[in-house]
Amino acid sequence: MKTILIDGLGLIGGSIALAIRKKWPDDRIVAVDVSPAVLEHAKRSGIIDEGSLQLNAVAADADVIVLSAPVGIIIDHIKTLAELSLKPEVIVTDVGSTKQEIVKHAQKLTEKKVIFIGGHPMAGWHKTTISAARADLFQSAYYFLIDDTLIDERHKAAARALQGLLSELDVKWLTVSASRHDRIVAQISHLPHILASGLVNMSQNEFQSSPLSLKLAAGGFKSITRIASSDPTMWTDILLSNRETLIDKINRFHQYLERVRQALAASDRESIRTFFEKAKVTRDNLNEQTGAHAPNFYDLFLDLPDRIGSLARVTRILENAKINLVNIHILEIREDVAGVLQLSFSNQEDRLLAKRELNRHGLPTIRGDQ
Ligand SMILES: NC(=O)C1=CN([C@@H]2O[C@H](COP(=O)(O)OP(=O)(O)OC[C@H]3O[C@@H](n4cnc5c(N)ncnc54)[C@H](O)[C@@H]3O)[C@@H](O)[C@H]2O)C=CC1
Ligand SMILES: O=C(O)C(=O)Cc1ccc(O)cc1
Repeated sequence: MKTILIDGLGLIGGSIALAIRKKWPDDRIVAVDVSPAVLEHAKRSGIIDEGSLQLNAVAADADVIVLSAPVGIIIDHIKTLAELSLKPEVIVTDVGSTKQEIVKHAQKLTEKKVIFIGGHPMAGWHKTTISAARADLFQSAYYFLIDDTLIDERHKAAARALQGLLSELDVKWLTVSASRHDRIVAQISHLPHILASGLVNMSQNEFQSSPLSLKLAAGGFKSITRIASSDPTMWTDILLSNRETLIDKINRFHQYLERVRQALAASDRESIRTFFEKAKVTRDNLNEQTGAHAPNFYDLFLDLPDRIGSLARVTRILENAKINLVNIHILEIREDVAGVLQLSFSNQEDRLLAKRELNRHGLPTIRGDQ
């Protein structure tokens, strides 16, 4: 029996705890969190065996330590662990959304012969806290392991052990360097969060002065700003931990905006059209370009009539055809009007099969439906 310590029992830590519990029921799961309510709830519902408000009270017993608090706390707790006496073969890992700064601080653990493996499950959700945790949160998603921390055979063996421990997550493992990781996520995750929140903040005045505009906020606005509902503490930590890369990305985004501004000032129809055309081609091709790398892109959209049983009908058709639905999301629901249902599949084959079945049952798929 191993003791697994989850430090930060929120969406990610809680989902990892649930997955370990499911696959390895004999392992002992201990959690550290600042919230006594979270620990009590998790203990009562059997997700963990024991909770503690203090990392240093429970770290010495752990065989595996998963650091899953916000990035700033992960760094503080790496420093704490470096001062403690831990089991000689303990594996310390983290799930933080940035990697260079964390890996730099983890050097202190390596100097003390403590194994540290940097990690980042590249999926999640804008809703945080353990109440949103699920054992299958990361199903078919990518999980980065950080090359810089796989420094020798002992560390590589530890990484394999970690992959075994987390096998229930059903992720695809990817090894990248910390710097490459931070560049990638700056572009595809961190910058989009800044833009979404900027757009919402900019719209706030309009919403206040004209409440009608709030009611009219269209599907496009809602889709692009969904992630502005993410946790502010978590995202403050992420931005500060990926500062330089993000400053560069913001400067580059300025250039894109400036080009559109200039084209508008000159009424340059061709440039504006090219701007949208380029984006459309790239976005439409995301499925094909990314292939299995982006399971979330195997989506279908269909109108969902505002009638009792509409949703059940869709899921029944898919169930009867034995098509595995990864995610379901209602994008717009307005009284008496059709909502838009987003159905996500894990591969193109399932997506096309679902499209055929739904169409056959008189449910036409729409938008983004190449
Ligand atoms: N939310 C997401 O979609 C993803 C988040 N991540 C990373 O995972 C980490 C956790 O994120 P979430 O689970 O989403 O956040 P969360 O807010 O759901 O969970 C964080 C947990 O850490 C606890 N915590 C805060 N300060 C603490 C401290 N000093 N000691 C112990 N526990 C403390 C909080 O009470 C909370 O339960 C972050 O580093 C984030 O960057 C990685 C992938 C996806
Ligand atoms: O809400 C969403 O879609 C996200 O952006 C989830 C997410 C948040 C942080 C990460 O480091 C990885 C994924």
